[in-house]
Amino acid sequence: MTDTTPVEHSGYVAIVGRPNVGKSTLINRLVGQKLAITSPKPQTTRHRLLGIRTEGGVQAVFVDTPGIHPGQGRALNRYLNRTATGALEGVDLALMVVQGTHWTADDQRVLELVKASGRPAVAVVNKIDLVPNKAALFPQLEQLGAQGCFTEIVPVSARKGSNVERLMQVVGRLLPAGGELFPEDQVTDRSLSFMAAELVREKLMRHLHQELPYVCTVGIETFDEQPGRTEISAIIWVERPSHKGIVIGKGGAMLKQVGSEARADLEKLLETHVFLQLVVREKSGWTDDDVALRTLGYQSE
Ligand SMILES: Nc1nc2c(ncn2[C@@H]2O[C@H](COP(=O)(O)OP(=O)(O)OP(=O)(O)O)[C@@H](O)[C@H]2O)c(=O)[nH]1
Repeated sequence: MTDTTPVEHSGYVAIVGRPNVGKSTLINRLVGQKLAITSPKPQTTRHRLLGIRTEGGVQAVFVDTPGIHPGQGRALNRYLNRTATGALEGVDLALMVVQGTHWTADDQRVLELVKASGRPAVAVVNKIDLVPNKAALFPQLEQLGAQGCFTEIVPVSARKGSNVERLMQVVGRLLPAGGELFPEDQVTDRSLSFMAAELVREKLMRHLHQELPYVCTVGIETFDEQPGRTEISAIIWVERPSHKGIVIGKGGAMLKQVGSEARADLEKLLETHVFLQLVVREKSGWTDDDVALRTLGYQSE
């Protein structure tokens, strides 16, 4: 059903937090669609992505960001931190996501960035489904309250969807008066070809082990929309010749698995048949090379 209420409150909402707290799961839940890829491995998110929700007179433009983490070494890590911290600039509201009962040194760093930004902020205590005894959350809630920088503290489960609508009401109340920033039927700023590359990368993140997911990236070579089907060919870039064999797998099994799962998600997203071709190539040192990062789509934001 289309919501025709005119937009009276709107703005940008940065979702920040340390790696793996559930930022991408939360944005997907808030927008009601799978836009951002997720995995149990930290640092799944590499790119800034907008998720737009227009409903009940409110348009919230959520900005998903890579987790803020201490690794400053490689060019890819520097890129991730720049993208994450830059996301707080110019937004109307920050959602700082933390996890249930845990507080780490990385959470502390994010908190300091939120405070320094001077933006209005809400603390989102995620993964409450993992805490059967809700009283165990009290110390975390109290700690967050004592910081003095959060207008509200909202416990949620992004995975189960619990309390996410209440979070949405809080966001709506805190956004400034203003009209539409994007057409009301638009849900993201990213192209379908970007989403296709990300879905392939999500499957690699989920199936590869140890450091391998972090040294793979995906480029789309062709994205051809035909009546009744879309043909996509993608290149999986790896750092070393030895990685190629692992990504391809025994008798091509790994590549087949990644391809068939990505194709299933793409068919849902594009609502058409998808023909997906995956090729693995080596580009040595791409994670530590600023020029290679740019050619693979890691633009400074
Ligand atoms: N139990 C539970 N798990 C969750 C919840 N939200 C997210 N997760 C899981 O936590 C893991 C990380 O979630 P992501 O959404 O990828 O986390 P992220 O903060 O975007 O991670 P980065 O990309 O590392 O910054 C995934 O396995 C999610 O399924 C939740 O509410 N409850």
